[in-house]
This record gives sequence, structure tokens and C-alpha cells, in this order.
Amino acid sequence: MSTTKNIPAQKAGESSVSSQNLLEVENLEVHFPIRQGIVFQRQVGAVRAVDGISFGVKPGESLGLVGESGCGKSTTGRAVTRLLEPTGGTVRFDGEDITHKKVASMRTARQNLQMIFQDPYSSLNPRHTVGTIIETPMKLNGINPEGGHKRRAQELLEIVGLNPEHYNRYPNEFSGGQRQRIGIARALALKPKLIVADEPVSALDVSIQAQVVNLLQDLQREFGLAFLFIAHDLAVVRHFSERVAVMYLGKIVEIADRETLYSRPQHPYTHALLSAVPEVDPDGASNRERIRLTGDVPSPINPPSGCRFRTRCWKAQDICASQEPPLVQLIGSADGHQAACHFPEVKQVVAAEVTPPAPASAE
Ligand SMILES: Nc1ncnc2c1ncn2[C@@H]1O[C@H](COP(=O)(O)OP(=O)(O)OP(=O)(O)O)[C@@H](O)[C@H]1O
Repeated sequence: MSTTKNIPAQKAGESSVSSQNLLEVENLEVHFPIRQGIVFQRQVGAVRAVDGISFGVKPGESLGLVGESGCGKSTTGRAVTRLLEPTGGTVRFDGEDITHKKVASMRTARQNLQMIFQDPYSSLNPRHTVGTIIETPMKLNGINPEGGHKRRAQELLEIVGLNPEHYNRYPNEFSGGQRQRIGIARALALKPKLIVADEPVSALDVSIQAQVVNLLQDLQREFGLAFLFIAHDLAVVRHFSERVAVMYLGKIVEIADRETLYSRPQHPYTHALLSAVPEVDPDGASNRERIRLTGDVPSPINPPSGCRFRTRCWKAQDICASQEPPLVQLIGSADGHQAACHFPEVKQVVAAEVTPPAPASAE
């Protein structure tokens, strides 16, 4: 029997969306049309990359968005920052509905909502100096800092742990970690309130990842920045984000504060993901049963009926194929802990201790 609380008026993710949020996303959809035909380019289907998700991010908070490759994390990040046009739903930032705003008419939101990209090699223009890269957003947005653009760019280089003397150098003169710092300096140039960080460390060497995560954490504390932190690595998200949302095939299947999610996950998919996180146990013993998911993630063009995870779920029953489980708070669960499952997990798992990355100096 399903243990979901009977909250009829509650929409998916509703309790995560409140008026105190800096970013509010409701029923967001991004469908990429599939066209056929040389002349008429008829639409014959759609990739339902993001298919009705809701969440909120409060000022100064970091919300982690995790899930396997292809589940729609990057598309969510791009739709939120308006690099992509949403197909449905709403995106509100700082009280303003920016869902379908033209870039030119959302200057304030653009300044306050910045993005850091995964690939520090392709996200910086190789023909521009570091100084130009950092100054350009300020100039485009008519920001004239005290002391001039150059001084501010050099200050920003220092803030992200780079040598201000490197102002005239080109991206190819920097390592991956240093380039990611340049991308972070560029994002900070407009003094944003929220940064969407799309896999900001996954392209970096493991030894460098901790340095960049620590830098982002310092910046979050110092400037009160909010983050939507997209990653497939649950250990990194646990270290960085106070709340975590788990995505599967275009849907959020579970959302909770990090302690709850990592110690008492309710969705079988979250369980499976967590079971793959290596434990650091003083005895060297593993308390966690490894769950191996079988089969591939189904196609987002034609997702399974009902619960999308049912084709890989060891608990699936008939109802899972006929009824989509709503994302709701379950009986006895912590406030704000929501899961979309007809047969949620109840047992507590021994949470993996993830050692915080050691403080490290810039490369
Ligand atoms: N422009 C596009 N046109 C068609 N399909 C797309 C487009 N961009 C993304 N997709 C598809 O949408 C789905 C979600 O992709 P997305 O990149 O958001 O996933 P992700 O969770 O960020 O994965 P990854 O970590 O591998 O980047 C995938 O099936 C992807 O192939």
C-alpha cells in the first residue's frame, strides 16, 4: 500500500516552492522537437528532457541537482538561466516571471542569475585575454566599477585565487582548474545573487576538484550567493549543497535536506545511487548494500507509463505502470522531504561519511 499522505491540493514539488524563494520553478518542461522531412520538417515527436519539475532555491542556499547522465540536469540549468526556451511551466527569479522574457528585457535578472559551465576549455573564448573575458559582462551591462574595469577584473582574479598579473594572458596559458576559476571570476563580475553551476568540477582532475569546490563554498559564504549545483557525483553534492533534488528521466523523484536524503532516502532510485557512493568507514567494513541497477535509462522520447523508474525498479508492481506517483511528503518523514514512489523505502541506511575536501591553495 502506498504511504503517501493524502494532500489533495498539493502539486508536485509545491512545498519546495514558496514566496521566500529567490528562484521558483514550477512544472517546468523542456521538450526538444524531433522533425522529419526535408521540406516541411514535420514534428514527429519530442525529447521530453525535462517533464514537469518544481523546486525553489532560497537566497544564499545551495540546492544540488543530481542524477545519471541524460536525466535532464543541464537542460534544467539552461532553461532556468534562459539559455533555452521552456516548453511549459514557469520560472520566477527574484519575484519576476522570466519564463518567456526576451534576453534584452531581463537585464536585471541576467545580472543576478549567472552560470558556470562544465567544460573550462570550451567555455572561454581562446582569442580573448582573461581581462577581456572578465570585463566584457560588466561593459555589456553598463557596470562601471569604482577604480575602473581593469582594477575590478584584477580584484576578481585575486578573489578566485589567481594572480592579478595574469590579466593579459590567454586561456590556453592556464590549466583546467585555473580556467574554471576564470569562469567563476566572470560569473562573479556582475555580483549575481544566484549561480547555476553545471557540473563545475567534473571535467577537472580529482586533485583539483576539491580546490574548486572549496572556492565556491568560500564565495557562497562570503557573498551570500545561492547556487543551483548540478552534478552526477553525490559525494560532491553532499559536501556542497544543503538540499538535494534527485532527477530521473526528466522528473524530480526525491527532494530533501542533505542529512535526510543521504541517511533516509525513500525513493529506490536514490537508494541505488547512494549505494554506489564509496563509504569511508574506519573499520574498512561496508554497511551499505550495493544495488546494481540493471538495464539502460529508457528513452526520454517515449518514457515508461506511470512511474518512469519502474522498468529498472525491483519493487515495481502493477500500480507503478498505471499511475504516476506524485512528488509528496510521506508519512513520518522530515519536513520538506518529498518522494515520488508508490512503495517508498522506510529503512534507514548508514550514511556514507564523505570526507570534506582538504583546504587547498590554488594551483
Ligand atoms: N538540443 C537538444 N536536442 C535534442 N535533445 C536534447 C538536446 N539537448 C539535450 N537533449 C536530450 O535531453 C536529455 C537530457 O539531456 P541533459 O543534457 O539535460 O542531461 P544531463 O542530465 O545534464 O546529462 P549529462 O550529465 O550527460 O549532461 C538527453 O536525452 C539529451 O540527449
